[in-house]
This record gives sequence, structure tokens and C-alpha cells, in this order.
Amino acid sequence: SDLYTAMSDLEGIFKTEGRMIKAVEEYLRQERDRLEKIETKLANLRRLNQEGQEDVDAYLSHPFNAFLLTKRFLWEWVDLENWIKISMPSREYIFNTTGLRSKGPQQSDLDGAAEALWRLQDTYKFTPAELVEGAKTEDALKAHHCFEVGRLAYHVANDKYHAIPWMEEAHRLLNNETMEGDFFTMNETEILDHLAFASFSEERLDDAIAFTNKLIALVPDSIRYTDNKAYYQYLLDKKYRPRGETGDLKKLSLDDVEEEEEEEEIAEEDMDEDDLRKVHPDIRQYRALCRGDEGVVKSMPKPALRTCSYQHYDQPQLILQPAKEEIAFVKPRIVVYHDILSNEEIAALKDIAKPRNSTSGHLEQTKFRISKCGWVQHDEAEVIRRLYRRVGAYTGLSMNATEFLQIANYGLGGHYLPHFDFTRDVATHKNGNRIASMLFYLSDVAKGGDTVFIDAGAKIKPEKGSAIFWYNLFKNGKVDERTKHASCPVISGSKWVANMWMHEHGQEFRRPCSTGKSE
Ligand SMILES: O=C(O)CCC(=O)C(=O)O
Ligand SMILES: [Fe+2]
Repeated sequence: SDLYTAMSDLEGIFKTEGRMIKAVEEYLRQERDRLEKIETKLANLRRLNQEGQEDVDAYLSHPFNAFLLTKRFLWEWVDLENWIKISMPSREYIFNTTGLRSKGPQQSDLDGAAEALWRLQDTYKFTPAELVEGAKTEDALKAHHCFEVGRLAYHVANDKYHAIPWMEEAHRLLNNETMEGDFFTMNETEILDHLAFASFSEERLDDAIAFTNKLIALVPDSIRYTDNKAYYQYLLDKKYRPRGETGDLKKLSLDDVEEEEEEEEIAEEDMDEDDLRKVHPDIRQYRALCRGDEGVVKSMPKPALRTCSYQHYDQPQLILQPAKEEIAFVKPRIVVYHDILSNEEIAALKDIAKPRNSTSGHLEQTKFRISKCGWVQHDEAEVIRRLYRRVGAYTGLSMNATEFLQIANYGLGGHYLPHFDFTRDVATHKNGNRIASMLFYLSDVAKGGDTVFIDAGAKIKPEKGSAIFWYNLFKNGKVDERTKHASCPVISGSKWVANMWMHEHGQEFRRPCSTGKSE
């Protein structure tokens, strides 16, 4: 062959072979590095897995941990796979992990977990630092986790408002951390880039300029950053130019200006974040109630009358096991029935509901209500039949026009925004409107998840085995607007409830009508 036609070419081949050897040596060196890297990454994942498994419930009861666990499937595992794939894309274990990963959480789950974090921020005024530190694992305190939460807000949800504090936290944490060698990289420039544009989008021009200054310090020859800065400065100047100078208003005297400024200052000071974002008053009140802001939560007036009592309501079946009634609120009247359910009954109810929560039940993706729920028919099990009879005895209402029992489970960050249980379109309701609601608590909730009544200012903490009862209609059949209520987001733990809604039909002799206005 051509190869031997010239001995000088062999020299060349030696040289080529030498290069090949060098290339393979280099490959081996890189491969060893790679294997070491994979080993380190695997050790880290193993450690995190074991850490979580030590007490799965405790670990998962914190929303940031749930986020991190979910994120691992979409980031850390992908990262590890990529390191394995780099030069051996056909290795079987890659397909193994890829196959397994496809059964795990998906991008939409990660988005949902991040959204839950933003919701807790909005409702309870938590800062990212508080959420991160609450997770109490060393792994949580990493800049790139916060960067990812911010990035999801910024790019996926187009939510610059929530992106900012998470990017800020990423920036704060960056100092303690090197990102070298990770497949997904992130650096200070990238964080600041997000912060500058997000601040601009949120009309925080001062911040946008400050972040851009930091960018210019990092990348002095970037035309984009200097241009951006000039643009933000231009907008800022335009915004704050005194009105008199625009020519279309009379020039104000200095006194006028000062007076006006003072007024504006007071107004801005009084406004909190919700005001500035023009949040609906119901939502503002809902958040304040969930936080337990002073003056917003109305407690019962110091009882002249006994609020707790044993009652048998002249019902034979309650003589031996009376109702433990507590008047939790007067206007509207909200009654708590303690220990209305036994632990065994609760376990049975959850058992009946569980299969449909996961299969035919669906995770509702509406912003309005984040929970899984399913319906249980009246005669599905003895425990259900017994429950309907008990509620009939407690309330004195006819159970003939009652809906199926609705069982719902809220996960971390799960909530139900302010709503009425009654309908305004009675024509669509068979058996008339929902005259009353019995809301059973099938679990305690470690943190958050209170039921709040928006206009009344009532706040009720879920207590496993108890239920709250109220009338949605006045005796004259008119709807009672004071019954607007909601479920606060679950901060930690999980919340189970069951709803039983009684309808108007059949109640004519049980709850006689009245022509009174507010009875
Ligand atoms: O879970 C709660 O506290 C409230 C639930 C509720 O209002 C409903 O399901 O209609
Ligand atoms: Fe409700």
C-alpha cells in the first residue's frame, strides 16, 4: 500500500502514532477526571438520598426540600448523566437512568414546586433566605438552587417580580460557592444580567442601574451593558423631571412641590407590596388573615356566654356521645365540632379517597385551587353512611339533599382562594342552593393551611377529627356574603379535608323559613 512507498512517511506515522498515544493518554486523563467527577457527584446524590430517607416525612414536610428533591431529577441527575454520556453515549446505564428518570418528576412538577415557593412568599411574606434556611440542609444553601428558582420565574412564568429576590439570594450565596466544572453553569454576570433586566421590567430603574454598574465593572468592554445603563438613566430622568418643566402644566412654586411630595411620601409609606402590585382587596385581606396580622384577625368577643358545651340536641344517638360544640364565631355563626370523627374513621375515609386522588382524581392546575380531590358516594361504605347520619343528628338538617362527600388533599403550598360555597345561579343546582357547609379536618397541618373567613376576619386552625359548620344562606333563603372563605397555603405538612354540602330541599320543616333580614 501507499504506506510503505516512502520510509520517511513511517517517521510521520510514528509521529502520528505518538499523537494518538498522547490523545488516548489525554483521553484517559480526562476520563479519570470525569470518573472522579462522577464519583463525587454520585457520592453527593447518595448522601442527599440517605439524608432524606432518614426521615422521609420530616424531610418532605418542608417545601424547599420538596423543591430540591424534585429539582434533583431535572438538574443534578441530568448533570450526572451528561458527564457519563460525554464520551460513551451508548453505555447501558445511561438508558437505565434516563428510563427511570422519565418516570419521575417532570418539568411541570418543577415549575409547580417553584410556584409553591412564590405563593408562600406572597402570602406569608417569607424571604428566599428564610425559605432556604428553613430547609436546614447544607445542600439548600447553594446559589445555583436559588438561581434556578429565579430562572424559572423569569423565563418560564415570565414573572420578573418573583425572579428578583431569588436572583438576589443567588448573588448573596455565590460568594461561598464555586460552580466550576458543572454541566449547568452559572456565574455572577448571568445573575446580574437577570437582575438588571428584571428590575427594569418591574420599573425599578434605580436597581436596574445599580446592577448594570456591577455588570460593567465585571465586563468593562461590553457595549450592551453601557447602552442599557444609558437607556435606564434616560428613562429615570424622564420619570422624575419636575412637572413644571414639561411645559404642559403651570410651574409649581417650591411650596406646592414640597406639599405634594410630602403627600406622596405618606401614601407610598402606607402601601405595602400588595398595594403597590394592585392586588385585589379580597386577596390582600386573605393574605393578612393567613399571616395573622394584628387587627385583621377578629377573635370571639370575650365570652359572656359559654362557647364550649356538650350537646345532644334531643337526639337519642347523641345522649351517650354528645357533640362537643364550640361557637368559634358569631357573625356569621361558625360552629366547631370537636372529635366528630375518630382516627379509624379518618383512616377509612382517606383509604376510600386515595385511589381516586391519584388515578381518576386529577391535580387541579388552576391558580384558584391547588389540591387533589375526589368524590365519595353516600352508600359507598358503612363509614360514609354513619357519617351522614351523624351530621343529620348534629345539625338537625335533612340529609336527603346532600352532595357526595368531597375529599381533598392539599400539598405544600396548596391553597384555595376566597370563594363562596353557595351559587348565585340556583337554576343550575338541583335540590336548591347549598344551605350549609360541614368542613371536616382529616389531618392536622404542621404549619399554615388555616381556613379563613375573609370579611368576617375569622381564622380557624385545622384540628384532626374536628369539623366546622356554617349556614351559607339566611333563613329567608338569601345568600350570606359574610361566608366568603378560603384555605391558606400549606407551609409544611399536608392538609386533608372533606366537604359535606347540604341543600335547601327538604329543610322546610327543619330550618323554618323566616322573613327576617339577617337571620
Ligand atoms: O380547606 C379549607 O379550609 C376550605 C375548603 C373549602 O372551602 C372548600 O372546599 O369549599
Ligand atoms: Fe368552600
